[in-house]
Amino acid sequence: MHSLRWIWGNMRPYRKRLALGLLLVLAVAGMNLINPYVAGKIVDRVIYGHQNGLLWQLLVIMIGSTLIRTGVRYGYQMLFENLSQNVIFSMREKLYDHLNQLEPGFYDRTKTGDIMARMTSDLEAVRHFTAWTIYMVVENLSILLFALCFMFYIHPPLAMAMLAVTPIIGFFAYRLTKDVRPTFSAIRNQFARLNSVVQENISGNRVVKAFAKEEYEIEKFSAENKAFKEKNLMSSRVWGKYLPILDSLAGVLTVIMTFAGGIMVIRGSLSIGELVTFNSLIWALNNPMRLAGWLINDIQRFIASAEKVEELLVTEPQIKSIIDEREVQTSTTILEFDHVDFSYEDGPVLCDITFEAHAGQTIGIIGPTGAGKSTLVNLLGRFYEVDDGEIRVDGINIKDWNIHQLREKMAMVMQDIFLFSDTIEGNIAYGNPDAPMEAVYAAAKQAEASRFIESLPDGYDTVVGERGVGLSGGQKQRIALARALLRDPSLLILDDTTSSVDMETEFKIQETLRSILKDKTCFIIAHRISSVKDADLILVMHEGCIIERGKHADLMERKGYYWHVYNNQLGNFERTPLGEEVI
Ligand SMILES: Nc1ncnc2c1ncn2[C@@H]1O[C@H](COP(=O)(O)OP(=O)(O)OP(=O)(O)O)[C@@H](O)[C@H]1O
Repeated sequence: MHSLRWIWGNMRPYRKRLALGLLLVLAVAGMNLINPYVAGKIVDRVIYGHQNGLLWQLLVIMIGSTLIRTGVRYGYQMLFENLSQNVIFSMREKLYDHLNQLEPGFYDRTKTGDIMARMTSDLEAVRHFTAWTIYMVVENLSILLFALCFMFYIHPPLAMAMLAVTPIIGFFAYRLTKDVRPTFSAIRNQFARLNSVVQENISGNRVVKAFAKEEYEIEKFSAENKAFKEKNLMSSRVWGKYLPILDSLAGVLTVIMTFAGGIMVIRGSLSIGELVTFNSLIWALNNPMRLAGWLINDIQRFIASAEKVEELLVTEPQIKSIIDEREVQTSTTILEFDHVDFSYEDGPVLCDITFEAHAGQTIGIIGPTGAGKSTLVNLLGRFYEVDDGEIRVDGINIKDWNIHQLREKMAMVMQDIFLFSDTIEGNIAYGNPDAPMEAVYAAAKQAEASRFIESLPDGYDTVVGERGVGLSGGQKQRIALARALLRDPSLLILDDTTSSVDMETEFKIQETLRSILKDKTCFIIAHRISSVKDADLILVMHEGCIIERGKHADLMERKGYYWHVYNNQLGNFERTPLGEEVI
């Protein structure tokens, strides 16, 4: 019922069309009675009553009603098809919009395959329900009811006899509904798992090949595929048990009618013409009964999918933005971390992080892997919410910023570079699509990317594959850096951005950054001391805490962790005070 209410709500803008469609369905259901009625009249009036002149009129009525019925039926089928496409179109838009509102934490928890299943097969099941199941249910129920009423009107005792099997049909239809629902949920969930395996295999195909794990992946897919087949078979075993019962019970109606109707004709309480009318109406009773099983399957499949689509739509974004935009006074940014604690679902990651970054400053963050460096900068973009403490941008808690406005102030080059399957120009201009070509060239130059881009046969028009396939790690990093620089942000965050770039190119990039970031705030996360040593403030992180802070010279003087790492990177390998050999 809940799913029906939900789809009803989604059809609100199209209710007039729906009402018209249902009206036409009812009209056609009613018109289905004309031919059986006319057939009875032909037998009684023309054959037995010898009113031969009536034959042509009755035949014209039969042909006319058949033509009109077929035309109207085609009309409402098109109407429901159109309605379903509109409903699904806006639902898909809503879903996609909603997916864009959800925070990274949601994507950490949810498998891509599951999201894709909701966006494709679940939506298709909902579409099928609105395009076909709704009118088929109404059509068959109304044909059944109209036929029954007509039968009662013609001959109540025979009509009563025809109803004898309906309680049994009702019982089996109820059992089918109850038993088949969990099987459709299981199929749907297994399909999502199958989707995830395929998606991971495609995304990670290089790893699969590099480790020669094709056999393992095939077996993994095979296991999920087998489970999918079994769940489908389990479902078909359930409905396969009930459909023949419903079909046979529908067949029993013919036997009842022939037997009881025959006796009534012999006794003279029923005319042959009325028996012919009953006989012509029999399909109006047994067809809906035969279809009941299939329609119940469709409805259960719809419910299983609708629950998943709705679940996604009602998933509340954990990170909410205030609506009001503030007047941004400056193009520079001042940043404060004030006793910030943060944990992922698995446990605490950052503890008591406090520091300030002023406009024009560069903050270097260094520390062993897993120390919490990326997490710290992710908090800046409010991808996750802090547990305790405050992060302030220009003196205002980031929770009190309009999130889009906050993010517009910054540009981030993430550690895990993502490029879209688009041209290099499209990728660089992603954050600033209206930028003139000259600005794109300038950003590429600043990121030391222009030379290699120009050497490609199609230059800036080169289409890069999904995630940047076809480019080296360092080339991808430089395109991502150009994309960030084109935004001309007041806060630039570079998370391990030059790790795959050779030292000479990195040096040139640093030179350029120094000149263009004069009044901007910049965060550089790196493992190489060379990337951070000129920073105004270097934060050394370990296990979620800042263990050392200061400029390069201060940290060298302290002879702590930073000093050890510096020496290690010069080739004087020693154990650091924390036990790691090299960062
Ligand atoms: N999305 C996430 N969900 C749960 N835990 C996470 C998530 N991202 C990171 N972590 C955990 O948080 C800790 C800090 O990770 P983070 O990526 O911030 O470290 P890092 O210092 O940037 O490491 P690296 O130098 O290797 O990039 C790690 O223990 C990691 O396993």
